[in-house]
Amino acid sequence: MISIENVTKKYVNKTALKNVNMQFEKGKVTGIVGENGSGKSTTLKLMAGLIYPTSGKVLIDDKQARRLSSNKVAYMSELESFYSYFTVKDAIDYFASQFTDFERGQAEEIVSFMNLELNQKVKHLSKGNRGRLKIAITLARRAPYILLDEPFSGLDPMVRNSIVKGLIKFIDLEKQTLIVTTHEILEIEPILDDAIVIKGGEILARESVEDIRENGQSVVEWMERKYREERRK
Ligand SMILES: Nc1ncnc2c1ncn2[C@@H]1O[C@H](COP(=O)(O)OP(=O)(O)OP(=O)(O)O)[C@@H](O)[C@H]1O
Repeated sequence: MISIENVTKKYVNKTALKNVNMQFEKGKVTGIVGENGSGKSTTLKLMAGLIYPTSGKVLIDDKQARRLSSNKVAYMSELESFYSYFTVKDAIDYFASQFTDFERGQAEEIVSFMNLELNQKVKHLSKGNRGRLKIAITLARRAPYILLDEPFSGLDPMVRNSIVKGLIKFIDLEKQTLIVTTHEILEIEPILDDAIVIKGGEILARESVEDIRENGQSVVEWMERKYREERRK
């Protein structure tokens, strides 16, 4: 389980998270949604151990999240991170050399599923295909926790669709937990168990998607309602 306990995160002149508590149970798919600047990426970076809380704790299976010690977390940032002179195969080789839980066979299978070719140069790939490659590389790790920051950012609906299918096909929810931040809620909704909505560094609500649907709402409508309720306060 990942446990965020009373976490406040301050950057130099900005408080990005304010005394936040969240738990992520094994085997679930959770979406973190909210407007720009609400604290979604900060939450994932804390879990990946890339940044540390100003106060409070982030625990991964009861141990403090740390960048170098955490082989439990596969994190995909929203930034472009491939060396442009790599081929797809070079990218796979590079990540295989960095992570002991990286499965080359799985990487090649996902790459082929995403219609990429091993000898293609990364700099010649379209933005959509670079997005697919980033996902393929992340999903090729057998880490228990997979964190995806904006996996659909700037990608067209067909690419988003193939990414969602890839998530379903290549994540083993018997052993893995998926946490995704996104503005493309419609696309991710079919695979979510839980949704968390945040605003201004605070959690407005967390609910199971089944309950949201039982109330006759989509996750987007639920999020918008939570924002409206907050504004009325
Ligand atoms: N390195 C940083 N230094 C200073 N402020 C930062 C830094 N990173 C994030 N922030 C600020 O912290 C707040 C939360 O940022 P964060 O990136 O977590 O939001 P987000 O919900 O992921 O936004 P978006 O949807 O736009 O990606 C924002 O106000 C942002 O400007």
